[in-house]
Amino acid sequence: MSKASIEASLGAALSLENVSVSFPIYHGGSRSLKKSLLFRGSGGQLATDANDRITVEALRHVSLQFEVGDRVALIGSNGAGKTTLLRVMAGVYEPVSGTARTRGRISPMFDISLGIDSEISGYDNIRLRGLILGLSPEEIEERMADIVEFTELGDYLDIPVRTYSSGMMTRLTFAVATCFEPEILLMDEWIMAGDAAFLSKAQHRVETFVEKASILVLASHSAEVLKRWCNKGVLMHKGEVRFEGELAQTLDAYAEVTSRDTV
Ligand SMILES: Nc1ncnc2c1ncn2[C@@H]1O[C@H](COP(=O)(O)OP(=O)(O)OP(=O)(O)O)[C@@H](O)[C@H]1O
Repeated sequence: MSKASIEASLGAALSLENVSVSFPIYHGGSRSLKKSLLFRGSGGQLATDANDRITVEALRHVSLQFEVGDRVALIGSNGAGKTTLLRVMAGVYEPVSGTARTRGRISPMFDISLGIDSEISGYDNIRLRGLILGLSPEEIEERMADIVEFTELGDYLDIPVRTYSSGMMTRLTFAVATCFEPEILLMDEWIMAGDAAFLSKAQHRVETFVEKASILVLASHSAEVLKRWCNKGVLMHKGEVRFEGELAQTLDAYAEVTSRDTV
């Protein structure tokens, strides 16, 4: 049995072990400024590294395991570490320490405009994005008609995307991102962007797309959105996993954390 077929028979999985991520934000300069930054810091998330740089500890010792059927809500206040966690899962960030392992085809549905080249045409961007997502040129051409039809961009697809309005850009990126079936789907609230007509059209496509994924991780601030899509939750707080469990319990834990923080 080939490695690929063994992996396919095992099903999708995602596991993080003791993952930490930090960003250097300040080097040299006044000691007193550093001191006051560290003192006021974002609830203990600021630290200094071995080179005396101030760093933001965006994730600290995060361990999580997801398997087929998990529909995970990533919950937490601004700066809690949700986006950083999604980026580690997608392989965009390497952990400073710890390990992140995934099995199965991943579709990152966040930071989506990062993969768009504004100087090339809509058609070429579709091809580029398809290749980044791991499709062969033949698979991309097979899906092209469907993508083109969904975008409703017509002749605009022949010209550079820097000429597109933001709504047109949303249509293009959305159509491309949902054109193949991922096993692990990583999303944020980006999916809610767009005009009303587009959203109602997008709704059906998102539903089918999400249902087909083996694992979903969705970061959102909206309890309504999370209740609709997810069956379990992870509460992030200041870079750490504060709670993990049933969605309703996770939302309760979040309400408790936010009420305590605002007192
Ligand atoms: N590139 C970066 N450079 C420096 N600090 C960063 C960077 N990216 C994230 N951070 C910091 O890491 C922490 C976690 O940020 P992250 O974007 O993961 O939070 P979040 O939970 O997604 O927040 P939000 O709900 O506001 O989007 C924050 O303190 C943030 O300022």
